[in-house]
Amino acid sequence: MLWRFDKLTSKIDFVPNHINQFIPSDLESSVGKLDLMGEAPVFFGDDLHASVSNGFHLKPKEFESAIVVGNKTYAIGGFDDPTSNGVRVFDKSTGEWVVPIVLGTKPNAFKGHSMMLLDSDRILIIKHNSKSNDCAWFLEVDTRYVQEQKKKFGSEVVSWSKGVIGDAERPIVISGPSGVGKGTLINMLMKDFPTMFGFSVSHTTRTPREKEENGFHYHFTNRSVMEEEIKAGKFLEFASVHGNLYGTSIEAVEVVADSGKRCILDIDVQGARSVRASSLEAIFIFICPPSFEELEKRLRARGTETEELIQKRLNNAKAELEQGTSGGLFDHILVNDDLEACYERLKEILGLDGSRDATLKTTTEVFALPMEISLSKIDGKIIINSKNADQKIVLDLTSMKGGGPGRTRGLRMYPTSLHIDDDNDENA
Ligand SMILES: Nc1nc2c(ncn2[C@@H]2O[C@H](COP(=O)(O)OP(=O)(O)O)[C@@H](O)[C@H]2O)c(=O)[nH]1
Ligand SMILES: Nc1ncnc2c1ncn2[C@@H]1O[C@H](COP(=O)(O)OP(=O)(O)O)[C@@H](O)[C@H]1O
Repeated sequence: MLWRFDKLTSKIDFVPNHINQFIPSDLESSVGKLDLMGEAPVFFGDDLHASVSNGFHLKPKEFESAIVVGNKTYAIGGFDDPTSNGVRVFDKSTGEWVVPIVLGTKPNAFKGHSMMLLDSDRILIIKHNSKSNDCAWFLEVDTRYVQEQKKKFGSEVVSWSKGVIGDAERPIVISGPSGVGKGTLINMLMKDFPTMFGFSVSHTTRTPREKEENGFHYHFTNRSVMEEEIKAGKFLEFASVHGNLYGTSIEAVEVVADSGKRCILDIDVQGARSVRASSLEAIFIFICPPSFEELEKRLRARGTETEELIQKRLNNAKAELEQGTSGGLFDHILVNDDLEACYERLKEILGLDGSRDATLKTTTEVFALPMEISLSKIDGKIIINSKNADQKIVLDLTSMKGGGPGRTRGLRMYPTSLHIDDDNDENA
């Protein structure tokens, strides 16, 4: 089974075995095994590379390997090749290879990996010779999120998600009408708990206010650029609010997750609805004013908008209040009457009211994975076996949360000295 890449169409042609006289026998047999078994065995990066290194046909990317999921074969690798987006898909029903839209941030280049299919909708990739905090990646190929994106884009889509070891806290979505005090409450949290929270810096097409800083309060951009980026799948959610485009880029959320902080998103109700439908398992909080008159008073007192813009915001506030307080979209509804009281209630919801140590963070010791590994699955746990040493590491996915695009949290990983009987392996 070899491929030919058509640079004009970006398609990869499947070259049937019978017209290829250079097919190495070991690849043929592994393909045969895939078809027969109808399930995904574990492949090592080198397998595919060594087998298909044939200059005449599509040259496999370095450290590329393949796995079968239903009717499709996913070739993964070549991350250090600038012409590759790291994934190509062969669809058995059309007989064609295609380069999919790849959402999320792909892993940095690595030399070799092992893969395993999980729940027939995502591929677990373990990087060889890596550290425990950057070894587990998921390529979602048919999760609910990916299915939705396939419909949206009308083409093949896959989505990366980095596995995060430990109990990162759920992100927080805060919504509410303009002038209700969202920014004020978020600033209080960030000031009181600087190591705990990180703000998701949104993109917007509105003009900056006097004291607003690009890259800190917002990424200020223009509509055509932002629309292009939306088309390219760079946004977790976006919405048209008060006549401007606002959106949360996948990167904005990932930057916070990577800094080990809990992400706060200040987004409108439409955005909250989109995030609710995504795999970002957030806590949704809606802030209400004590009255409409008070909202108007605060907006005017803030002095950042013209009269016309204040009117627009007040008009939109009615619909936002209606949507925010009905329909079960939000987990908590807070009335911001007395600021201090509202802040106390917010801290209580977030477990920061002294009922537990707010500075306590789950620390996960980082350790090195073996150079050469293989994967197996026992009792729902993934076992990472060293090829050269009698060393096993357990990857427990039973409490994993979230997913593409972004981060899959809640993974547990620990070395084990337990004897594991290989005969019981579900995957060899
Ligand atoms: N959907 C969505 N809404 C956003 C985003 N960033 C900000 N917003 C919302 O856009 C609205 C207007 O924000 P802004 O212009 O900063 O005005 P302010 O809320 O009155 O300070 C607010 O409801 C924000 O919550 C985003 O990334 N996505
Ligand atoms: N509980 C409150 N009581 C009185 N004024 C408030 C209260 N909360 C916020 N404000 C003020 O209302 C204005 C709007 O608050 P802001 O945080 O900018 O709202 P938002 O981010 O929701 O648009 C600001 O001038 C802020 O100081």
